[in-house]
Amino acid sequence: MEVILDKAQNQLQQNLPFVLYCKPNSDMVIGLFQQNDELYKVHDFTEKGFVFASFDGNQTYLIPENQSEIAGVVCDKKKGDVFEREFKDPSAATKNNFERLVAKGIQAIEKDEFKKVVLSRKETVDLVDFDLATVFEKLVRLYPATFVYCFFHPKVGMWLGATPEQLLKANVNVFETMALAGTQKDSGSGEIIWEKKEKEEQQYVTDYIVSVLQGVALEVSVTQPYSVKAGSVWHIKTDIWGVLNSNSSLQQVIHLLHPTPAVCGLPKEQSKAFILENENYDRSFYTGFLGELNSSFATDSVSSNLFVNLRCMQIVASQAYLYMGCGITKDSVPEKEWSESINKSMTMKKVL
Ligand SMILES: C=C(O[C@H]1C=CC=C(C(=O)O)[C@@H]1O)C(=O)O
Repeated sequence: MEVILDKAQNQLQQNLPFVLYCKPNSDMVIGLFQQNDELYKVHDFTEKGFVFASFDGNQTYLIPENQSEIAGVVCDKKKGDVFEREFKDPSAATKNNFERLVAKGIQAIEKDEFKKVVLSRKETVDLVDFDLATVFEKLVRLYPATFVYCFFHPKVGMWLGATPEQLLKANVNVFETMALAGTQKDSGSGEIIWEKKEKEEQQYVTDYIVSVLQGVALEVSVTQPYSVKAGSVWHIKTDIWGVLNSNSSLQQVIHLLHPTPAVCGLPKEQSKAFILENENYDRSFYTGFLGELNSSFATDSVSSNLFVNLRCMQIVASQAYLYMGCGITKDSVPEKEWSESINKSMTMKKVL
């Protein structure tokens, strides 16, 4: 992996865009190293390369395949010791603000403004000797079942993450996606039992995804929900796959899916409006999406493999901004949602 990490460091020193990533359960780290510092935009999702899109849909950038040097190396995902730093707890004011936001979300649900909303926060952490190569390697080793990435563009900044959530995998007209929601901390033992609240918040996601895909697909298949581990938390997951109509475009399908109720809410427009009005910060690329767009570099055929940007952080000077959100329903308890956000923040804190 050293060769590709050196290439990334080099690119960074020259202030040139790049992305490094490793797909879930793969041992291949792929890098796209753009040969100029232009900020390319995605216009209609027929472009080829690596896409990086914001939550609000206003920024959809591309590292184009035909402007980049592309490299892939096999990496060793073997676990070694990972030194963990201690972090001080967020302040009481931060906790109060988040709990107040959650309480406001619950009230809006009780008033029937929407059924579910995903509310999030941003936490700033001071960095100590941040080294991109070390952090990326830790991400790959600690979270082998997630999509691990580091994206850099001089006009966008640097983002890293290890997301468990796929937005869409599409190869010609065959697609795969998932409904992922509901969280509990890994206790290290015993059977994973889910409460009604978590089952319901995940079911909303499944129902939404299936219903929008039925409008553009010949067939849609769904598994039963099951538990999956992502870092030190568990989620409920349903696999969804099928065949798209021959006249449906990738742009149309992405537009229907993003943002799903796993990161926004239900109904989409009402919950999104609540988020934009009440969260009081800009999610930027958190809960956006990223990944291979019509790429042909990782497989023999042209395909897209997109993920939702969760469990991620933005590096700005000597600080990291960590982002985490929680699905709120009528049965949410603000203090529990706060703890859930703390648990989710550990995914990134463990590698810093
Ligand atoms: C919005 C996030 O997670 C989503 C994905 C899985 C479980 C979630 C939850 O339990 O709330 C969220 O829907 C996040 O990690 O910031």
